[in-house]
Amino acid sequence: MKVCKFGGTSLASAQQIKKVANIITADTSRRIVVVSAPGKRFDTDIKITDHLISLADAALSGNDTSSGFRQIMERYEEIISGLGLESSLLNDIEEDLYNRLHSSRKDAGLFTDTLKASGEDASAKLVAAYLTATGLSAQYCNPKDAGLLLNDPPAYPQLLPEAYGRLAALKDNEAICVFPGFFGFTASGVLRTFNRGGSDITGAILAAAVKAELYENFTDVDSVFAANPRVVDQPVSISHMTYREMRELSYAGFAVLHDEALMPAFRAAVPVCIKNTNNPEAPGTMITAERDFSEQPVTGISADSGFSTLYVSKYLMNREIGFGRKLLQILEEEQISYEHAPSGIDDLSVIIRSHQLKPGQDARIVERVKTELAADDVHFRHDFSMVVLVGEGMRHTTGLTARAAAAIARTGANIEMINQGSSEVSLVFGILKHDETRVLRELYQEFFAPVYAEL
Ligand SMILES: Nc1ncnc2c1ncn2[C@@H]1O[C@H](COP(=O)(O)OP(=O)(O)O)[C@@H](O)[C@H]1O
Ligand SMILES: N[C@@H](CC(=O)OP(=O)(O)O)C(=O)O
Repeated sequence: MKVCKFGGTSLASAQQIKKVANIITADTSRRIVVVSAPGKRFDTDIKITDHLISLADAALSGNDTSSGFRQIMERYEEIISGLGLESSLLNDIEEDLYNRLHSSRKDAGLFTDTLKASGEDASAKLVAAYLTATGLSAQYCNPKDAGLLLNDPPAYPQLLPEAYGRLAALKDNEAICVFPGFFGFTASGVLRTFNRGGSDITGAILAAAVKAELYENFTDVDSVFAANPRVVDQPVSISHMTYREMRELSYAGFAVLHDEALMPAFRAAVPVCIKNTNNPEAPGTMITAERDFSEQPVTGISADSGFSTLYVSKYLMNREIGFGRKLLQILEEEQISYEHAPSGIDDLSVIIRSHQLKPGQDARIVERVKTELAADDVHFRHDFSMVVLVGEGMRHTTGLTARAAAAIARTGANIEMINQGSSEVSLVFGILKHDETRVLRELYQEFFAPVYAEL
């Protein structure tokens, strides 16, 4: 049995949904189909999920919601008529959206989640109806009935491990199960979404639960490339990589697969294949626990912006027992998680995702660290990017950091931070955001241009 997930671009229009149906029809082992909300039809288009977030924002701030509501319904109307489906389905979707919009707004986050999730829910109903219309036996599956149980807010949304047992029953479904991605329910029945791109996680969870032979993740590119194709011109394809490599790359910018989608597949030893809905014959990228040794030490290079650094200096910091704990405790109390924490004898930098900082919070944290820890120098710096080189072969290769540092130096960018050795498969460079594109292209040239030369 295979679990297939189709991303927003694969469901953006009636024409795309027809391709999805052909893919499912072509292989009878594709029994569980996880869908995202309709995504972008063209570069400047707006995803249904973004429309839904705007609609929730408008409702919460007491603004007009009618035009946002209409725009969303127009997308569904176009899809339903393009697929020749009954208009009663459109009425059901409209009624459902209306009810969600008029549900309790007491908890703004949960209200927004309820609206956001409607995109995936409507998509699953549409796809199930279309598959049925083409003669397949297919059924919409409700995550609540199926038992996709999540932890309670405000903790970061995660599956409760006991959910796997109930979800395993999906493999006994007679009909093809069309399952909305991106959301689940707490034990008390409250709807919660994963964070953006989270339908990939749903797909991985179901694949693990039913112990699928393969988790196919259909998107709009033939494979995972060694660098973001929007930044590097025609990067080389990766035919095979490990879960660890993909996790590190998707953590920092490879938007093609959510980084949290790797662990469920890894734990259940389900191979993952990234494939293209627009070119399903292409072999795609296989992701497994091991891969054959290759001459190429670096598998991929990713880059992501939106980082801030909290720099703390205190003479004899290395002798002060508990300094690091106290610093991290301040961040914990401020509800901030951290990504890296490189340190020296008297200095420590804590790198965080900037979006977590509320207005004025950085100044408050600086003040707290200064007074509570009697630090000599404390300041925040913003607008950093992390560039990450990833490859299973890296730890066996000498001189790699020197090559990467020399390539970065050629761009004129300054290396603000290096994190090497914490992970066996990655090497992280902190640089200023405005250097990111140049650095990524130069690193790509350094490690992948010889591949072109050999072709
Ligand atoms: N290294 C990479 N390899 C392939 N695609 C990448 C990479 N980095 C970023 N992407 C982008 O990821 C996109 C696919 O992810 P996404 O937009 O989330 O698709 P979907 O709608 O199918 O979920 C591609 O169109 C591509 O632009
Ligand atoms: N629709 C949600 C969840 C998702 O996974 O979408 P996509 O598969 O289009 O990345 C989002 O936009 O975040």
